[in-house]
Amino acid sequence: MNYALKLNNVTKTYKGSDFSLNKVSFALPSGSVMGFVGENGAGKTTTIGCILRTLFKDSGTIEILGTEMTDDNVEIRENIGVVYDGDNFPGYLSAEQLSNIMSGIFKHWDDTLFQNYIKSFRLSKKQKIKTYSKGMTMKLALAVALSHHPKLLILDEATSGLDPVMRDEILDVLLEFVGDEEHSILLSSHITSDLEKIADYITFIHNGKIILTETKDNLIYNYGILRCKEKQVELIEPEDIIVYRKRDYQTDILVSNMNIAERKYPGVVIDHVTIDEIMLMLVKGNEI
Ligand SMILES: Nc1ncnc2c1ncn2[C@@H]1O[C@H](COP(=O)(O)OP(=O)(O)OP(=O)(O)O)[C@@H](O)[C@H]1O
Repeated sequence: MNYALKLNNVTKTYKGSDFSLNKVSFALPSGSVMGFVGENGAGKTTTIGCILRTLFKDSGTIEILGTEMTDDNVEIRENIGVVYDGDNFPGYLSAEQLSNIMSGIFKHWDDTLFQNYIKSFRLSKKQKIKTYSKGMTMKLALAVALSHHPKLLILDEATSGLDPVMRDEILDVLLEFVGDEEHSILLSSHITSDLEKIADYITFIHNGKIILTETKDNLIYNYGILRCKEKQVELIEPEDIIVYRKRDYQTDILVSNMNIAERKYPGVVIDHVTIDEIMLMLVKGNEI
């Protein structure tokens, strides 16, 4: 299998902070979308910073499109489109002026494609970027990221703060982008409904550590939560329990195959599980 992105045992510490990335490993197969989720401060932006080399990792390896990136590896940078939450460009420029600047930066800058995105995103070419709304700024950032023909798109909280209609429009553009087998997306987001729509894989990070990386279909269709009454808890075999969480009158148990659990534990209520619930269970639950 070809990977657009492969992290192996990446560690990173900050001076004066207790936080560290703890041997972060995951791999994004080419042609797919990976959602990167974790609570505030879990280490998503730090991981993305290490991938993009805006931060220096302490150890581990990061391969992008099969190669480890170095500071002078311009070709790889050309192949990565990046969208951050927040101000991406100088506000005194217009989209038209920005395109001129970008054509000097990126070898494969495609002004026609950029103009097409500007048109379909209903952005004004002449208006100064500082007068754009948040949603407009985000669409502009996405247009720029896509217009130099990247193979890998990295979005850090890019859809946060956007209304559902605008998010849906952006998700459609992302789906179109990834329709080409050569294109891949890493998307960090707190909006798990967006990830449920477009992600092929979900990677969960907690306290700087990867706690689960799985296909979305497996999470949505096979993972489940057993709602156990007090006496039922004892029936569940430890190897079936990923994590458990005691509630007032029941214990929730996360399992990786609800069909098997259903047959094995008749009488126990089993629910399908959302990405949010899995995350809550992984973060707040206990291991055996
Ligand atoms: N320059 C820095 N110096 C010290 N600590 C830092 C620095 N940058 C980030 N941190 C710490 O690293 C931890 C992880 O932060 P990071 O921004 O990677 O998390 P995140 O998962 O992206 O969070 P959020 O969802 O809130 O954006 C936090 O505890 C943060 O305070």
